[in-house]
Amino acid sequence: MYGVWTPEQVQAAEEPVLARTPEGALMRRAAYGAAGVALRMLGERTGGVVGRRVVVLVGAGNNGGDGLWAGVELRRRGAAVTAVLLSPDRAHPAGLAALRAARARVLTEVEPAVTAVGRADLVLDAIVGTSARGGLRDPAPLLVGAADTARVPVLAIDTPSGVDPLVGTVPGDGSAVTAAETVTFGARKPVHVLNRARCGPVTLIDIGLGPELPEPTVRVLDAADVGARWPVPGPTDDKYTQGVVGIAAGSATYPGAAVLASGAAALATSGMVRYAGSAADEVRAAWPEVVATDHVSDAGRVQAWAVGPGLGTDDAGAATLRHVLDAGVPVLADADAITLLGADADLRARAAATTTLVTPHAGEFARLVASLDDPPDPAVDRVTAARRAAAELGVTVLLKGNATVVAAPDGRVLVHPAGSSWLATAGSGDVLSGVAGALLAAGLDPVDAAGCAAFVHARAAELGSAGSPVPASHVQAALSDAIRSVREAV
Ligand SMILES: NC(=O)C1=CN([C@@H]2O[C@H](COP(=O)(O)OP(=O)(O)OC[C@H]3O[C@@H](n4cnc5c(N)ncnc54)[C@H](OP(=O)(O)O)[C@@H]3O)[C@@H](O)[C@H]2O)[C@@H](O)CC1
Ligand SMILES: [K+]
Repeated sequence: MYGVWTPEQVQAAEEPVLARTPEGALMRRAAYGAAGVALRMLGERTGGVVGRRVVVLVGAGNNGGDGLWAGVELRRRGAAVTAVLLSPDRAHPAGLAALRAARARVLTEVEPAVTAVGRADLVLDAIVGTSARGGLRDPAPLLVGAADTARVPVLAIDTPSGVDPLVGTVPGDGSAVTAAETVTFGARKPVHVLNRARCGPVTLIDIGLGPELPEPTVRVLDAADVGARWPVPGPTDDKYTQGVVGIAAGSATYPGAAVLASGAAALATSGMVRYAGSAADEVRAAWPEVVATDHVSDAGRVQAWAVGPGLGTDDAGAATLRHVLDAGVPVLADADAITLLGADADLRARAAATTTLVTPHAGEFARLVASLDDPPDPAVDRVTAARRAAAELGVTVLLKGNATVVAAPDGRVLVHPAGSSWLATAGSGDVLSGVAGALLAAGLDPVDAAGCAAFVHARAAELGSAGSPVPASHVQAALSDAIRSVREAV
């Protein structure tokens, strides 16, 4: 597990460290770390360093300073370094003097700079870092565009410029760095987990901030964390002690959701799965181990319900949802159950009164929060939106998307950054529901259930896809391999 800190928290942690270290030492640590990543990238991509062309895009703040000092280090190692000053009067004075002394080329005109970027082996993006406000300013978009066009790899220093460090979105006209890799200092920032596509792999350089950082409010689970939390039967366990999950999903017309969710639950844990709904025959045929009945009222005892996929939003669907919310066990609500919650204050009150985990995609999230004052918008700030929905509705929220955000009513947040785009496929959410429901039944806290389910679901998509589209039934089929892989990581 690792933490993520906001730019504000990182800046606050830097202050005491700056106060007790010699002037410029922190920046030199950061720059030395950045140069190390640049040297590795040059080696991997061009087979060497000496004579390789590196262009540093240098902004007006300390991020630019990092870039200039990294340039000094690369110059020392024999690279041909060109610094492009985007605000020539405000470039970090000591860094610029050192780079000039190292006989690097310094450009301030746009035209030669664009040419240099197009010919580079590597571009260092030191345009702006944690103090970024708004979109990229001229002439940065031209230079960033030149790197994209020429397919020159970019190493983002601290954060990819043009992407908001706090919320991970691209403001303004949409121009921003798409980095091949990012090197960051002291602590990971939200952009690194919220916008993996813009950051690429992130290397964290220790600059000694550790003791000064507060408890992180946003955390990321790794494979070992998920493996350690995954329920494993002990010698005294039987099918009941492992947790019985009830699946209230699907319909006779659309039995697929029921089959996907029930099968995923059966694969996720060794607990028992009950199914209740009008697709009982289809579920039995596909998953003989599932005990299927027609109605939730005669399903028998369960330790958690997963309700919603293919449920329908009519009175019967609402009655089913009311029944499971009143059952006194944790409830996972997805799909139609979320639409019903969004439309009905009484159902929302029942959801708040029990342990409820909701798993909306963007559209369902909008319906879920429509009744709130000033409804939060994930397109503006995913973490805040999920956190507010959780706090104001009294439920744990798993907001699906390229970065999955899990927020609890008590303010805890998990982010799963590796959202595979292949997961945006029909039925994929039904698989996630089954897994998360089974984990709730096994006794996991809703945040852990959501975080572990999201991780294994994404890994199953990777394993089932290998670079091609992956239908939900293949995601379901890859669950066992995904669970095995996280267990092996422990
Ligand atoms: N503190 C430390 O000791 C350490 C800090 N470290 C490094 O410092 C970085 C933070 O440095 P920072 O605070 O100086 O700000 P930074 O991100 O460089 O940008 C501010 C400048 O950019 C400008 N600007 C703003 N928005 C813009 C935009 N959209 N597009 C273009 N320009 C924009 C803004 O202009 P202004 O608004 O003032 O006109 C201002 O001049 C941090 O990310 C890390 O790399 C490490 O070395 C470790 C030690
Ligand atoms: K940057």
